Amino acid sequence: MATIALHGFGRIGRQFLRVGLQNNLFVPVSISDIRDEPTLAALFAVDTNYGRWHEPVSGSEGQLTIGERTIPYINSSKDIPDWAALGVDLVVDCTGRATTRAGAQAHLDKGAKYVLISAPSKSLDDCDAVLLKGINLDTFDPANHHIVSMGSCTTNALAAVVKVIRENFGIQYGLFSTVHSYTNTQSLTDQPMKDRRDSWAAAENIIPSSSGAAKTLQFIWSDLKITGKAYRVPTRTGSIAELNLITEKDCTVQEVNDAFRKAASEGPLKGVMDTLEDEWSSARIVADPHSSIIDLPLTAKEGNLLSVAAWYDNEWGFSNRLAEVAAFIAERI
Ligand SMILES: NC(=O)c1ccc[n+]([C@@H]2O[C@H](COP(=O)([O-])OP(=O)(O)OC[C@H]3O[C@@H](n4cnc5c(N)ncnc54)[C@H](O)[C@@H]3O)[C@@H](O)[C@H]2O)c1
Repeated sequence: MATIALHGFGRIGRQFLRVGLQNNLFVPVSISDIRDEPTLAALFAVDTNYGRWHEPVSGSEGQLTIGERTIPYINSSKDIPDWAALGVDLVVDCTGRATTRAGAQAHLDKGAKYVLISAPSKSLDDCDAVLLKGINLDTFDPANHHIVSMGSCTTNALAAVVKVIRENFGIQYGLFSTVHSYTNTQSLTDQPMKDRRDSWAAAENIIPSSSGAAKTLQFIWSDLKITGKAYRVPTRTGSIAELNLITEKDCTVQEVNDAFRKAASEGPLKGVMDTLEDEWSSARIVADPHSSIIDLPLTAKEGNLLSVAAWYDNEWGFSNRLAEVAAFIAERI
């Protein structure tokens, strides 16, 4: 298996590592961030959303120790690590800084062979491929796909829904809204921010926000006519996307829910999609590894308009897919 380096040890980077270690997918050859080792070790050891790691964790100069594993740590506040010297094949960038081609190319210039980005690239020109597990990961081409984007948590949640509805009933067009937990791009208390709506306290407001998910879905299905937005809400993780669609074929709520049940239990979406038969709140899906958890009782139909809703743990579900996709790429390069 090729070597993997983890660059950016924040919310997604730390959950990516938890999934990678606990599922025996990989041990990264290095971790890099701009903070100090003891603080990063402490944040990995005790996580507000996912609890305590089951092994001792410590950080000292140039290394993080997790159980029996000692992983080199590189402070990259001044420069990107020398991936060639470290023997790194695949860099998993969880900093949010590789969403432009220049940002991702910087890793290749330092000797990495491949980059996997934990976010949507700004445009199709900013990456070589957008690959999602259960959707199009099998189109990975090692000769041409050196910069791969995995889209966002919302992209992964919606893509599974779109695939099922497209394949079973066809989609003319649609709109989505996702109700999404706050993240580190927002403010703790009111302060001016680049995106004006992000200026208000995240834990006290419902904050409308743009979502790049529709654009990223169109990278995969160029004829897809869907647009949407996000409402950031005061929960620490856990989100739900509602997708309202005009389908090509007529369908009933029962037929739609049966299609979701089938997709979740067999075929490429098994392990990616799940279905809920009963009525729950977001607490049900925190720490759930699926990317798209269909709330079947919320499926509704009015005339030609179909409404479906998919839960996702925006941190944990996404980090599970990211770790699986990293392992998949590392096995093939
Ligand atoms: N949080 C979510 O729900 C979520 C879900 C899916 C995708 N994402 C995407 O993943 C990316 C990371 O999001 P996050 O929530 O983990 O953010 P975060 O702020 O928690 O983590 C980012 C990390 O990158 C580090 N960093 C910044 N500059 C760096 C540099 N030059 N070198 C190395 N490390 C550096 C920061 O210190 C921090 O630890 C973003 O692009 C985000 O859009 C986030």
